[in-house]
Amino acid sequence: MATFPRVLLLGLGAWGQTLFRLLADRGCQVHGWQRSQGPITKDMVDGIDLLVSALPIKAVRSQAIALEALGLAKSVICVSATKGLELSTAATAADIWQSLLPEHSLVVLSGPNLATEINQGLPAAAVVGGDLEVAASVQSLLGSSHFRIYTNPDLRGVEMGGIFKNVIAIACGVNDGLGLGVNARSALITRGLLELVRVGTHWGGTMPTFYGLSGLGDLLATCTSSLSRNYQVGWHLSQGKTIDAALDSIIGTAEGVNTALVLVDYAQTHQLPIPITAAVAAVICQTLTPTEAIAQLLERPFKPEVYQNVV
Ligand SMILES: NC(=O)c1ccc[n+]([C@@H]2O[C@H](COP(=O)([O-])OP(=O)(O)OC[C@H]3O[C@@H](n4cnc5c(N)ncnc54)[C@H](O)[C@@H]3O)[C@@H](O)[C@H]2O)c1
Ligand SMILES: O=P(O)(O)OC[C@H](O)CO
Repeated sequence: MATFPRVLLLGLGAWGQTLFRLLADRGCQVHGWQRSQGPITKDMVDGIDLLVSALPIKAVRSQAIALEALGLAKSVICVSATKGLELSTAATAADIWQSLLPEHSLVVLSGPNLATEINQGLPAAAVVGGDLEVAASVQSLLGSSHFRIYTNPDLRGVEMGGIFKNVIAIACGVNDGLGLGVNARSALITRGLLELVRVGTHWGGTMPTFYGLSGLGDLLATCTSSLSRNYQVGWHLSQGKTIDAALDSIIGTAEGVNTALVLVDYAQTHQLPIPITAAVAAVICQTLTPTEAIAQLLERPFKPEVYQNVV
């Protein structure tokens, strides 16, 4: 890669602006794009080394189609920082990029990375998932003494960790909004991790990845911080708001809402038990109140804590 790589960064929301600063601080020539500027143009993509997407999942397909039409050079490495599932197709952002730009190297960036803290200059760690050589080049480009980056060849697992934790963060926001305490929240995080392992391994990820930064790491950050928009949505739901009112009450994207609905469908199709995720989806769809959802979780039959047979 060039000494001062040229980067096109898509999406200038909370995470896009943060990544813009991190990349610029590392000496990259960063050009940011957001939809208010109109369509992405050929001169924006000509000569770039890296494409970084910090788009919400609902925006990924349309911009990937636009880039495909612009004939993005095959040497351009794509980095996806999106943490969501597409409602209509259940695709991840990596699925979409790989289907539309199949000849490009793609890695995913994930981990416990609340943008607000990183903007305050606080230290954080993240993981780049994908081909190890490509991941290492992104690691050396983006990593610094306050943003420590690891690599992991398990792209599917790294991406799924960041996607799934948003749903459990909604559950923890509900828990805390109802005043149910730290014990109950800890149980939700721990049993939520098990749901992630179940679905994530079925999805093609490998178990150790889910105990890493993008799984357990991001669960801990998002499920315990009121900075998380997903946690905030859960908190508003606990106060009796509808999902539309809860989303209106927060600033920014909460990917966990659509993700919960997609995961429940996926789990039903493949007969994977994910009771916490199902409870979150039921509250979102207003088939259960938050209090009823918690009661339903607690009233299930007792069972062993079978970690050796989670799948
Ligand atoms: N905020 C964080 O701390 C953080 C950290 C890591 C990952 N992420 C992930 O990054 C993604 C973006 O999150 P964010 O926090 O920046 O969200 P955000 O809501 O702050 O910003 C989203 C941006 O996308 C734009 N957008 C919305 N719909 C669009 C469309 N159809 N076409 C083009 N642009 C569109 C919005 O105008 C906005 O600028 C999400 O998947 C999120 O899970 C966020
Ligand atoms: O604000 P949230 O809930 O989207 O979480 C942001 C990041 O994903 C935390 O790592």
